[in-house]
Amino acid sequence: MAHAWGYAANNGPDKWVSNFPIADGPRQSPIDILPGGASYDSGLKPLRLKYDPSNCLEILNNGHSFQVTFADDSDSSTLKEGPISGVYRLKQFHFHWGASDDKGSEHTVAGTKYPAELHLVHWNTKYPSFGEAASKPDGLAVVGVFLKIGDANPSLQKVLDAFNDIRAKGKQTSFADFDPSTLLPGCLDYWTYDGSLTTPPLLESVTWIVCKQPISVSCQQMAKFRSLLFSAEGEPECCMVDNYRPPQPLKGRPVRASFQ
Ligand SMILES: COc1ccc(C[C@H]2SC(=S)NC2=O)c(OC)c1
Ligand SMILES: [Zn+2]
Repeated sequence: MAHAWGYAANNGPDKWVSNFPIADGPRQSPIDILPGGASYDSGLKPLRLKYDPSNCLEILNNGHSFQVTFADDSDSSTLKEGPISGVYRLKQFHFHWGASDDKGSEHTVAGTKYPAELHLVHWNTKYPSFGEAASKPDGLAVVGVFLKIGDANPSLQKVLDAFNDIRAKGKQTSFADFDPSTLLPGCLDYWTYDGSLTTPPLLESVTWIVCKQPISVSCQQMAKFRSLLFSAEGEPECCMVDNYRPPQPLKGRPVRASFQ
């Protein structure tokens, strides 16, 4: 049985193409964002995000990252406007991070890597479900937020405080009444481009919305991220770090900016 994909030398991003040929596709993510190469589009609307903390269900270590999952059976936690049309529902958020503060984000900005990156995953309600939407070119919209070393982030701390229950792969615990809008930067200027999931199955179904302004995270909080494990209970312990895909070829795609 082929070993599952991961981020190690033997199963990491450079190896994914053998089981997922779309890895070499025309609209892969992440990318290196060149601010000078982005074109300001005055037609881009501000992001309209409305999240209901009561939709927050649980936090899970899925062996690649940890994710906070939301109830998506109504339009109570949604993304509208911005570069998208229609209504997209929040499904989950998760992060990517490095083994040290000099790397960890998936998107980069003129080659600059951030220590971590937040992904808020939304699906287009013109489709019946997340699973259906994930295979459509306009099926998903992911808001990406960079984390930058600075003051401790009190909102992020609420998430990190749940880590003791989800240290190993497959562990999950209830996680209620969390408002993900408290993880957003004050300024919602963004870059947007057409891309993909950044892990297998690498589906080219994502409208990317990457915020220009990072949020803060302290060194101690970054150490907490790195205390999670890729491995399950009973397996040799493998620290969950460097769970990011590096930038992929732009292949002529336009990158638009919502700001001048
Ligand atoms: C439909 O199957 C999947 C598989 C994996 C992820 C998570 C990936 S995609 C992303 S962006 N960042 C990640 O780590 C999905 O998220 C939408 C959806
Ligand atoms: Zn992600």
